[in-house]
Amino acid sequence: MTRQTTIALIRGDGIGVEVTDAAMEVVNAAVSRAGGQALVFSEIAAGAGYFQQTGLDIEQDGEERAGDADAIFLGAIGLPSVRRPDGTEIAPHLRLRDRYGLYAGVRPVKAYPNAPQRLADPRAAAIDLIILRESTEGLFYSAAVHGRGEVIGDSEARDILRITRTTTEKLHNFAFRLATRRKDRGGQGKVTCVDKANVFNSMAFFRKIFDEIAPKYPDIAHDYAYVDAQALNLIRQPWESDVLVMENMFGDILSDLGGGLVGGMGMAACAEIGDEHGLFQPAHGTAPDIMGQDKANPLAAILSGALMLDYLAERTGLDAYAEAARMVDDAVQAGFEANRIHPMEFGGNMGTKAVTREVLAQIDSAS
Ligand SMILES: NC(=O)c1ccc[n+]([C@@H]2O[C@H](COP(=O)([O-])OP(=O)(O)OC[C@H]3O[C@@H](n4cnc5c(N)ncnc54)[C@H](O)[C@@H]3O)[C@@H](O)[C@H]2O)c1
Ligand SMILES: CC(C)[C@H](C(=O)O)[C@@H](O)C(=O)O
Ligand SMILES: [Mg+2]
Repeated sequence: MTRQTTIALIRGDGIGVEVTDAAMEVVNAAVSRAGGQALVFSEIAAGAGYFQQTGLDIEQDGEERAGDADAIFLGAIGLPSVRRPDGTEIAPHLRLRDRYGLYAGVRPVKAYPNAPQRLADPRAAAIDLIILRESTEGLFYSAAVHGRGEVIGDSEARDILRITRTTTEKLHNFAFRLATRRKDRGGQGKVTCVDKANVFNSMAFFRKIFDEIAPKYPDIAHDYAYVDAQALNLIRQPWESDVLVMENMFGDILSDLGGGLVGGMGMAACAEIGDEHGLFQPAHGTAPDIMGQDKANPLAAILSGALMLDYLAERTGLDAYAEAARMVDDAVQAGFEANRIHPMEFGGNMGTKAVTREVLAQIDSAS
């Protein structure tokens, strides 16, 4: 009998629960249509609500079970329930990134037809770029959950920005391989190193390693931008960008800017890939302002589900998962092209369930 494909499912808090349910409904439908082996879900309780009930931010053995699965899918974790005694929020997914070496945070920013363009320039319709966010070190190395920062009395606090050669080499290689795959499908074939090498030793080191890796990929163009100038360029000419590779904190900030450019956080998908593990989640949070009202845009979670299916295809060698990934991506594209997707996030009248129904209908009508 073929081995089962297991997904560790962490629905989390707030709209995390709502969009995870939506995404898994779409993923299951696509896998079934593609004739693929049904995914087996192993639910793991985690989050601020769970912490409030139990004093744990993830269930006992939850991290181990997540690591045993073929992929992890996470909704969102955080407020509105509680803060930890040190004043920081619950973030067990930071430990998962750290523990499973999920260094490559892939955050696509893509404009869809009939979705709001935040920029007046018609070229904004061609926005199709990736924020590649290193996700285990940088300034997040000393995230409070890892206990690596320092608070000195009540007079000073310090965090560490750590860049290692091992992770950075892997990250830059990942960036150039990603740009190569995108070029094969009509992409620009360019990687931009986004840093602050004019000021920080750590960032000059990040760029030095980029310069060592780039010549291995002569078919891919490369250039550089300081992060402040890149923020400007994301507003001024985002259609010029292809793969933007950067340190953790910069990627956290610019990926929200990217989500905003193409409609809002409900469009911001994310894959976090390591050598042996992959975690998939929308880049948005628990959105306490709209939770529990069927108002969340589920597309970021649904598109993260497509990224997960692609990863599963590679991991298991089962073509049906690749086909299912294509179906989900095509359904979102077709739904927008037909002007049938109007999330409340964009001022439309479609809540989480209605958007999900439309994506399911597009999958149905395509197959
Ligand atoms: N991956 C995660 O688990 C994750 C990511 C980001 C933030 N968080 C946590 O989420 C909580 C809230 O954080 P925040 O308010 O800064 O960010 P947020 O992403 O939850 O919300 C920011 C804004 O975007 C809107 N928004 C977000 N997702 C949306 C969606 N799918 N559809 C429609 N609108 C959407 C919200 O309504 C809000 O106005 C915090 O506890 C934070 O730590 C968790
Ligand atoms: C919730 C938070 C810890 C997380 C991060 O900063 O990495 C989130 O903002 C994200 O972008 O995935
Ligand atoms: Mg973020």
